[in-house]
Amino acid sequence: EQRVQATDFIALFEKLSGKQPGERKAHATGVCASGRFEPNTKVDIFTNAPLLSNGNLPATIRFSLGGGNPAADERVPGTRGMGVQISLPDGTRHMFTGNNFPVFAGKDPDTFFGFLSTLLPDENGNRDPQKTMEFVKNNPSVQANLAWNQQAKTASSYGNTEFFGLHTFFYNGNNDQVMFRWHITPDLGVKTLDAEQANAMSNPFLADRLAEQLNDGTVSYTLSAIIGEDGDAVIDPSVQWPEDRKKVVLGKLVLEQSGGDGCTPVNFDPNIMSAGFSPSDDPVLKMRSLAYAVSFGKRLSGQ
Ligand code: HEM
Repeated sequence: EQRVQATDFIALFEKLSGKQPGERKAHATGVCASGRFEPNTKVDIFTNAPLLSNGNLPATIRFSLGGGNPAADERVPGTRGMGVQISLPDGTRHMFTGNNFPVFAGKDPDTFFGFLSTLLPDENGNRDPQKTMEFVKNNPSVQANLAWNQQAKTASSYGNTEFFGLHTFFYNGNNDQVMFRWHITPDLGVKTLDAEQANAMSNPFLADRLAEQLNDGTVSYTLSAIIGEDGDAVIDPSVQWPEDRKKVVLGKLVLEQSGGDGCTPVNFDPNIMSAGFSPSDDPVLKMRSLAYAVSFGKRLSGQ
């Protein structure tokens, strides 16, 4: 039984991070970039996908930190995100998004909302870690994400961070139905900072570091589809698939420029996809379109 609504999430984010007029209600700190998607033309599944059969395509990309604080501390480990919009010649768009953790904090919106609610301070401004621990004990589907968080190190650069799509999607071609999850890996390799190195950084540093890397050479990512098998979780982003699943390289995302406000009019809604692709019935994925729409409308109207 789903009870939590998209507007409840937005209200909760505004309580956790304070009202931030005109800002994204989550992933508020970030940097925009542009570049191109170079499809892998040798893929033998995803037959006839316009995403892969139109040559290089322009892409708008935004990298971000989790949370609704537009001045988040980039030295602190935690959620890093990537939103990608690829534009096809016929005017359709293809979005995919990822975070740097391999598994989501909750099997459904109610669980994720319940977990975040335990982080709210009381009327005296104090948080109650006991309440959070109790919730985690009673809700096993948040545990894998929390375990990841506890060992997470600070991202050294967006150009050295990998991103997981987390949800399950389908591709229906003429001859094939593929069940998959997005995975984006940095061609410069995954690099993190330990606590000492992170504390020695000035904050913010991620936008500058990305610009530096672009100046020095190529910043690119490999976009893959992890192919699911019978019995793999379809509607539950809190359950990871086994490590040995086949991975198919769909192409490369090459950055060309970073900075600027080209991402302001973009709503990185993960359910917007080009022909042939469709979302699963994952309730978290469904909730995202609704919550992003509310946030998008608010931030564009200065709320
Ligand atoms: C119920 C679960 C979730 C809720 C309620 C939620 C909510 C939001 C909201 C309100 C925004 C701001 C949208 C805007 O103003 O444009 C956002 C941004 C974002 N979210 Fe989520 N989110 C959820 C799950 C996820 C998951 C599972 C992922 C990763 C796969 C994710 C990755 C991102 C990223 C990368 C952005 C930044 C997009 C940008 O740069 O504009 N979110 N989220």
